[in-house]
Amino acid sequence: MRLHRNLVFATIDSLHLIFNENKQADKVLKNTLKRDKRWGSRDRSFIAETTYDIVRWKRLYAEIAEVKEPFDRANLFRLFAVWATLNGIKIPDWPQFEHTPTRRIKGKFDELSKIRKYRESIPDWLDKLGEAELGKKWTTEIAALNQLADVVLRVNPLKASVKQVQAELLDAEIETETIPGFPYALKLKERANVFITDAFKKGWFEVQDASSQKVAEILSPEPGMRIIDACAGAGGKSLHIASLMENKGQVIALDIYGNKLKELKRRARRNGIHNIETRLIDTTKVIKKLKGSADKVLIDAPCTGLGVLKRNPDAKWKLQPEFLEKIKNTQQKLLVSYSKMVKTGGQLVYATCSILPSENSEQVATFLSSAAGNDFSLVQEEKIFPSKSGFDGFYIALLQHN
Ligand SMILES: C[S@@+](CC[C@H](N)C(=O)[O-])C[C@H]1O[C@@H](n2cnc3c(N)ncnc32)[C@H](O)[C@@H]1O
Repeated sequence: MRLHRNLVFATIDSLHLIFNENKQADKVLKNTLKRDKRWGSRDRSFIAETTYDIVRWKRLYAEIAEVKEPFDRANLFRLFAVWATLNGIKIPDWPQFEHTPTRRIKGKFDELSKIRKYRESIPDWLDKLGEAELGKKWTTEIAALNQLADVVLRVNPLKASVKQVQAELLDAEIETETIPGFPYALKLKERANVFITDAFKKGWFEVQDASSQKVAEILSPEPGMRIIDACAGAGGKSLHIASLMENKGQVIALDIYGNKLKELKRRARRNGIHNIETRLIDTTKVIKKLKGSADKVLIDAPCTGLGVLKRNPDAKWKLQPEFLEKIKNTQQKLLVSYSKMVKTGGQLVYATCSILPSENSEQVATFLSSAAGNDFSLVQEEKIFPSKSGFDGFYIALLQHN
């Protein structure tokens, strides 16, 4: 592979914004990729995939390159040189790459790969936390979380069948395959930008990881029910729930951010869904009004996102130990407060995209032993680990209101 100057420069610029200006990787790349209209899909993939790779392996590469944050431009080129060398790409004779010690890079890689926190490229605190919470399992899970994520679609049965979506995408030269056990899922055989396809614009599918598709399945919504999605965000799960309800009944989508709910409405229109009502939680009254009113409530709780590091590797660097403590507090509060919206005989699903027991089963156990959880009992608990599933890490608990 021959390296092109403007693509490498665009990658370096993106890394500067992510590492030194604390910008979110997906947002940075969205902007970078707008920079040159002449870039084709291969050029775009190069920038995006290389940037994500260097973000994923930041600690390991920085250790090999012997550079420390904040990275100046020369340091960023050194990180890039490590990436290129380890990927068998010839370093061009540009001034930025003068004196790249190719041989030493490979030697240091072998040496550092013996130590988990370098091999898996994670901060010390996170490595300690993972081991304290998951024991030996941590080694396999963090390795799985460093693999590139598959692109998985969820077919919208209100608009198309799985076969129809497969055929239409094939016409656009995008090959997909079904995933056993996931009735609406299609996995892309190769990465592609599905957002520009007609099938996407017609609302035939959404991009949603297979593990995430389990949440609505376990909630098992039925047409005619009243379901509250209490942390709906931009509606990944709300859309799934509404489609399973065949547009009959009511989904009330709540969140504390109005812009996310606005995006949810836009997505619902594209999906041909008209039974979702959004409500902004701007006072505690919003929740009080819904007391005892729902057949089912979903709490897709805010969390560390440690189960989705595959698709969000910069979380390794942005997460802080204090955030974990704060978010655990919020999770328990949400369980206590939002469970009140479930009617007697109804059900509650608590889900996170984390693999830490302290955000998952321990939260549910604390809730069940509290006064608020007294009337609830645990029916089903799914701990989805990326090493086993091959998809994102998730936790899903189904509770019955007796
Ligand atoms: C894991 S995300 C939800 C993802 C969304 N359900 C989906 O499937 O696309 C958690 C959401 O909880 C929201 N949130 C944070 N604090 C909240 C609170 N106190 N009440 C309700 N939602 C909250 C966040 O804004 C975020 O959208």
